Amino acid sequence: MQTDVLKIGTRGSALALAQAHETRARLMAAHALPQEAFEIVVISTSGDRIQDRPLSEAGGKGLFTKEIEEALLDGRIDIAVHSSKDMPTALPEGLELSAFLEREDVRDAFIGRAAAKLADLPERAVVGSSSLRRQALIRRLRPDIDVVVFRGNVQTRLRKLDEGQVAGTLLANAGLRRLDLANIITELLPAETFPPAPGQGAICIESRIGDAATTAMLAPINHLPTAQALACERAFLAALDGSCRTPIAGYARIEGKNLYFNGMILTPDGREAHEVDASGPTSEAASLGADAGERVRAKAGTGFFDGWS
Ligand SMILES: NCc1[nH]cc(CCC(=O)O)c1CC(=O)O
Repeated sequence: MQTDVLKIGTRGSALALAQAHETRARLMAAHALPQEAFEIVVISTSGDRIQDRPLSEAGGKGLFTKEIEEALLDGRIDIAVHSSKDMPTALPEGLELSAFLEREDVRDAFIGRAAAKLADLPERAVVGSSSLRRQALIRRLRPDIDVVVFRGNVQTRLRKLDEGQVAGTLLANAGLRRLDLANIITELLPAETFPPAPGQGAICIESRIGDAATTAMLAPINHLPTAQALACERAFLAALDGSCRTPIAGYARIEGKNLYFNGMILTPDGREAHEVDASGPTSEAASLGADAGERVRAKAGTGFFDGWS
């Protein structure tokens, strides 16, 4: 058992802090420890500092994790709490994802002003989103809609909505719930027609490989079905060499010992989309995901990724 204070590294955004607090609460409950047994260490990342352009242009997913992973490797922190969705598939040497908390709802939420539902927006309405997957899925469903890059925290986005800069925006239901903001949602988009990003809704915990005391601390808060779903979704992403420039959706549901996966890749304009299904035992989660990735890649053909991946 760990006797020292366990240092929990996190970004400083409201969502990141909520996730770090949730992780601490789970650890306190699992080990009957007081809050003082943990220290939350806030680390600023390049992803937090770059606000002027889409992150896919600035260098992609690793931007939210680099400085935190350096702190983990230096021993300044013992664990790092992340949104799984923001985690690259390849981690730095010496680090691993050692626990996943029970997944929140995976769906995207629409926050509409001109209409409550995405499908009911007027012709050529402007919707804000900086996610390539959401942009492509919106265009697939509503080719007339003008999707504009829309970054910033939830408060900034709501102000832009109130100012009428856009008719609506999309955010993950999970994040809004963690921020106690589910009340602003006007529509929850079904995962069948608006599939979530791999990892959406799941908090993951990264630690040093071989840090036995920390790994033992984390074991009781790991949620096995979430870990299995994530093994599948991350293998799917890895098989597609998923970068921030490729719109990729993927969601694995776990029912007992069985896993059901749906994946989709799209062109950024949403005109071309390829879907793939997989099912099998949870024990084969990673190979089911990797195989689905290979199959959808073959379906799309080699030309699909040219020019924008
Ligand atoms: N890229 C930012 C990010 N990373 C994880 C979430 C939401 C929480 C989650 O998916 O667990 C968000 C915000 C959003 O997409 O609305």
